[in-house]
Amino acid sequence: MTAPIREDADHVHHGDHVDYADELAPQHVVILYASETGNAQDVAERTARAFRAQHREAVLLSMAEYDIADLPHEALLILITSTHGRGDPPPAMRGLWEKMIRAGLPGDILEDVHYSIFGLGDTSYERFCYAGKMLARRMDSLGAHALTEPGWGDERAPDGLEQDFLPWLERTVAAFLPYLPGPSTPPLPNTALPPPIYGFEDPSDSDVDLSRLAISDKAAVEPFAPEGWLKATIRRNKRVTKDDWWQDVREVDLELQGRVANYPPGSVCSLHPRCSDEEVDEFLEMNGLVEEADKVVVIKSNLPEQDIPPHLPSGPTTLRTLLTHHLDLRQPPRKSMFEWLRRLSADEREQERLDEFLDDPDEIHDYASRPKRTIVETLADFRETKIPLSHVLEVLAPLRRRQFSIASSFEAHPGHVQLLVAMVEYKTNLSIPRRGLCSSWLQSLPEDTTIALEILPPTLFLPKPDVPVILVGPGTGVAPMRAFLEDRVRDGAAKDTALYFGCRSLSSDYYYASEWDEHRATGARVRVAPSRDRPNKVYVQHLLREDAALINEWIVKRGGYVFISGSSNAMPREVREALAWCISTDGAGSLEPEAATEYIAEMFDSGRGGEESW
Ligand SMILES: Cc1cc2nc3c(=O)[nH]c(=O)nc-3n(C[C@H](O)[C@H](O)[C@H](O)COP(=O)(O)O)c2cc1C
Repeated sequence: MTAPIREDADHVHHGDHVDYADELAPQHVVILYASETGNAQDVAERTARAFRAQHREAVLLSMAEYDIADLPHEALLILITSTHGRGDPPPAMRGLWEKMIRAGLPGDILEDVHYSIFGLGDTSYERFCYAGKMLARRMDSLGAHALTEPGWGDERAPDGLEQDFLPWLERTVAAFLPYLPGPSTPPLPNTALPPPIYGFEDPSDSDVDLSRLAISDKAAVEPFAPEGWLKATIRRNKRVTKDDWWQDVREVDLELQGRVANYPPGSVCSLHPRCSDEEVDEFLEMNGLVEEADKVVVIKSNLPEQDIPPHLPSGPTTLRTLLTHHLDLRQPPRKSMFEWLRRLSADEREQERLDEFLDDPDEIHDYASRPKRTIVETLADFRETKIPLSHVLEVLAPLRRRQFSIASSFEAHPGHVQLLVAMVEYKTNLSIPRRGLCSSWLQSLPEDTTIALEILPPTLFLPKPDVPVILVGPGTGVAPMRAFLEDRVRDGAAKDTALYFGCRSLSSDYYYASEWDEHRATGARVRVAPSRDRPNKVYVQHLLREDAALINEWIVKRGGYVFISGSSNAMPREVREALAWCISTDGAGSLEPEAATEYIAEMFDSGRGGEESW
């Protein structure tokens, strides 16, 4: 049995009795991350760089790629995860987490594991860093040893995530270093360019299957499709908000190609957007990479312990393909990007300006995050600084897939996937109108184009037809609710289904307007709160309160379900408050207000309530 490493690492090298480092003999630290929008991945990469700068080996892996069978053997482990949903782990952590919480695991199964954890979250959410905290608790209950205090990064902190990340990184590196073999050479300063982790090989020198080279020709006629994805033809891509309305919201109808299996309501559609050709060309020119753009290459790892990350292709590719389909040129530069530019810059004036950014998170916020400045725009301000081919793959963040709730029931629209997509458009203080990467890509797609998509399983599940269901979906949150309602109507459960939909005005953003009357005719209760059409603003939660008797009967007496979906931070909380009011003695129920609040909370915890927010 391995003795736990103690916090005071001094004795490790000088102790007369137990040399824990010898007992552990780890070759490297393993860093596992779970990230949804890229922040945890960025933090994990910075952590790996900090160890590599100390000439230590670090293995960086997404939790989604990790084999749990290895976990008990990780002598030195770093865990980094964000929190999403209502305190849920990001999807990349779910597989690992489900296996970790299996009953019957011995309480000492992780006794050889020494770990440090950093959670990313936001204190404006009720369950701050909950996924990270649950993970830490489970590690402890399985016998793992925390080598240092955990770090909980809060986006709302004055210095954002940095505030807790930097001290956590410092203490983690200090706690882990004594156990990792490495040369006594001084660490690489943060301003020095580290040797590249990944390189490009001529495919004829590598052992990849050369017949796969044909991909570069195929790419011209076929859509880019990650492995295992379905193909679909766009049958409709139509703006449904009024032309003079501030937001472009689209109904997108995708016809699946080939034989496709039924998907349940509440399923989610993943799309893989692409960077525009203009932006890619600009990037290539600015960095003097035009000549390299179309050479066929294979990516290799220069570090034996580090695999190529899953967002990069394993077969032959080109730099242009990588910049178009795999790397994100639109993501506003994070601190790590400024660190890279500082390492790459040879110009004193630019170095000074970059140092200002690195010293003050507010400067980065004002310059990059708030105005959503793109990488190409940033490089235009640092003309002397170029990103060389050798480091492109490390400097640029992965291009993320985007997920949309499917708005259609497969039963009602066989072979089709319908989406309701709000285009992300910003008015920034740079006075340049700006669109999100996925939005500009979607807006550019004419009907009859073929694209790739993946259908992911739901997180909310309808009960049997005789159990009442209350659906609450203001704005584009109505998308999954339309799918649920369509399914319930087809199952003959219309009379026990109510939908509460909210929009700003019946004349501007009243989605699926022509359908609601048809559903009402089948017996479904469909109520709409157009918040700006009346002098007194009315929201979905007001309609719920008006229907207190029905809500009380359906929830308390008949054991009904409630699903909430929408894009606001406050809305789900206010809806839950309204539900609690309805079933309390203040509304139409018999529970004391406090007990009613507890009842609703318990309902959501036990799966009779569900929430999808973004
Ligand atoms: C839809 C959504 C739900 C979230 N829910 C929580 C939460 O319940 N608790 C929390 O601490 N942070 C929550 N967050 C904040 C994220 O954890 C935070 O933005 C983090 O930096 C994201 O890291 P990632 O990009 O690696 O996923 C939420 C963020 C979003 C977008």
